[in-house]
Amino acid sequence: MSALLEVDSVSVSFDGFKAINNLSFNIGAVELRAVIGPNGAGKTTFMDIVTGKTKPDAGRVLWGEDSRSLLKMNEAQIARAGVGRKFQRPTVFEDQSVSANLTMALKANRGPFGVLFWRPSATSAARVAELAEEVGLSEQIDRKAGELSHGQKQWLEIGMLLAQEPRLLLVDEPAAGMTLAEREQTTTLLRRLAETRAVVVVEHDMDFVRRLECKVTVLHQGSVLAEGSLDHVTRNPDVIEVYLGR
Ligand SMILES: Nc1ncnc2c1ncn2[C@@H]1O[C@H](COP(=O)(O)OP(=O)(O)OP(=O)(O)O)[C@@H](O)[C@H]1O
Repeated sequence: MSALLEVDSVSVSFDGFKAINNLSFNIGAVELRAVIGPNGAGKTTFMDIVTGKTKPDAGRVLWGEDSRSLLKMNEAQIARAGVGRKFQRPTVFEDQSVSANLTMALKANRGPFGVLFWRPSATSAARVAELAEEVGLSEQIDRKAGELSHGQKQWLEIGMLLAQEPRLLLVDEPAAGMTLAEREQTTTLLRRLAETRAVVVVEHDMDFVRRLECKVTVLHQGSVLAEGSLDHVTRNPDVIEVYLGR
């Protein structure tokens, strides 16, 4: 498996506290990965480092076939290189329709000059319809985003990220606040998206992680504590101790 993202010996401290401690792991180009770990394990900081929000004190973060350093790029350059991040709370334009939200996301993909001369076209309308279909919102395409359920808003935001054609999608706690039916649809969606790209899901909900049926990386104190199938890592005595306490 060739790595799309290689995190190598990365450390970062905040006021002397090592939030990420010699962290190393790889994500393949076509892969679904769950990252789990107790509160404060470093999951958010890991995503902040990959997206350029936080610069580590040591280590390397390499990207793509030519192993470019993400640490030399700013947040916008990293996003353009193909890293999309879905935050926990949806940030869609509530007063705009699903199709207008997706159209704006397509437009944002053009860069400053592209945006200046951009006009909606038949091609962009077709792409908007395709994106809505991809995230299961075809029937909601003319509804205002503010009228959607929490789960549907999350899917819309995923659709907006897909407009940017990311090669790696980082998804932070997608199951939070969703109904059971929405969670099931979300696992199906994430599994499908990971058939053609890398998707990394940070999640606390173990039932949700189980349904993803993917490799799991357990973080603890800023390092990888265990890695493998969910059954494999949950049998690991170190993982049991960290989760169930001493
Ligand atoms: N900007 C910061 N300044 C100081 N400390 C920070 C900062 N960001 C994170 N930390 C600390 O680093 C550690 C790792 O935090 P992080 O948010 O990455 O953990 P997490 O695994 O995402 O936790 P949670 O599951 O609670 O979201 C925590 O102890 C946190 O308090």
